[in-house]
Amino acid sequence: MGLLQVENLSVDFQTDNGIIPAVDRAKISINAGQVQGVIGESGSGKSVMALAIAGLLSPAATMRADLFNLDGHDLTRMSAGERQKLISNNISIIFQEPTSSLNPSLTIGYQLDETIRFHSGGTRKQRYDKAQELLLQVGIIDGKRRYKEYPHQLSGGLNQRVMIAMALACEPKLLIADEPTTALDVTVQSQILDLLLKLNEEHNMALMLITHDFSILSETTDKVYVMYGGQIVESGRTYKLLSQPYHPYTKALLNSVPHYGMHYRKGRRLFNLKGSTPSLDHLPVGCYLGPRCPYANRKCVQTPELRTLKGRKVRCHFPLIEDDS
Ligand SMILES: Nc1ncnc2c1ncn2[C@@H]1O[C@H](COP(=O)(O)OP(=O)(O)OP(=O)(O)O)[C@@H](O)[C@H]1O
Repeated sequence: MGLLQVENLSVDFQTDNGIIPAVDRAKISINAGQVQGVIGESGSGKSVMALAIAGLLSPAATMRADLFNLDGHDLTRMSAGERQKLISNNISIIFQEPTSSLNPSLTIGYQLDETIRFHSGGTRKQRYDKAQELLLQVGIIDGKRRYKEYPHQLSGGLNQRVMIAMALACEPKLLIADEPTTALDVTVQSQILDLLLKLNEEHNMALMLITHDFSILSETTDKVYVMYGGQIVESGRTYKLLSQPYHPYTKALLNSVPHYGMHYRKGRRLFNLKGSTPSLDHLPVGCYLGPRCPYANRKCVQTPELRTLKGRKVRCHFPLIEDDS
């Protein structure tokens, strides 16, 4: 069932250097309980898109969307207050650095209690019980002790579990995890990913995972969006997209990943796209990848639209589709 449908979502920032189009006409659709991933280089607009969906953009941003449906409600027809209420009751977001999201001068319990009070209210005892239940759900077995502690007394992994507990307080239908494991050790990374997938299964909670890591996407997601220069340049089923990318940028990203284990080959040179990511205030004419793309030709100075090809969405004049005939 369609939980979130967003079409032509654009976010601009007004800066001293002019308007920065951080997200350009993004199209997202997530079903209940689905796990999706977003990948792309730094500055490609992943976090801004996530913040726009979660209703957390800074006042410097201007957002537009032709369609923004959440759980059967059309958000484009709501007042800002109604929209914010619906979003905060249905969508939660967690970030890369749990310690910078938590207030270092307040106990874990106080911060958890504030979140529970905001979403469901209740007496002090009810809120305390709910906090303990949430801590247990995220695998913190000594919740009574942790409740009284401060963020600096917990490891990075435990703080991320606390952030997930807070995110669960509203019983979200969608949890957006913006690089939730980047700041953690590899063993802790896999524990946090396992926890997110367990919660996804147990609560039928959809998950949008933003990451730089293809191995995380391949092991956890059903569908992937690839972003470049504020645009979604390719999206589709994870397995198919990773095994046969249609967009030259997706192919370049995949080829730049080091291989280990069975695929390891000594002396293999990693693929690099020539040039660097364009600055969003000086985007190239036409296809944004054009100046760096090994397949580009004259047509690429025209703006490519997002097209549907064999069940995939691709923004490219010359997608890498092998001829089946
Ligand atoms: N508050 C802001 N004011 C002006 N521009 C902004 C602001 N926030 C983001 N941007 C612009 O939006 C671009 C996209 O930022 P975003 O954080 O979404 O990138 P990202 O793909 O999530 O990168 P990373 O992987 O490093 O987190 C930035 O490069 C910047 O140009």
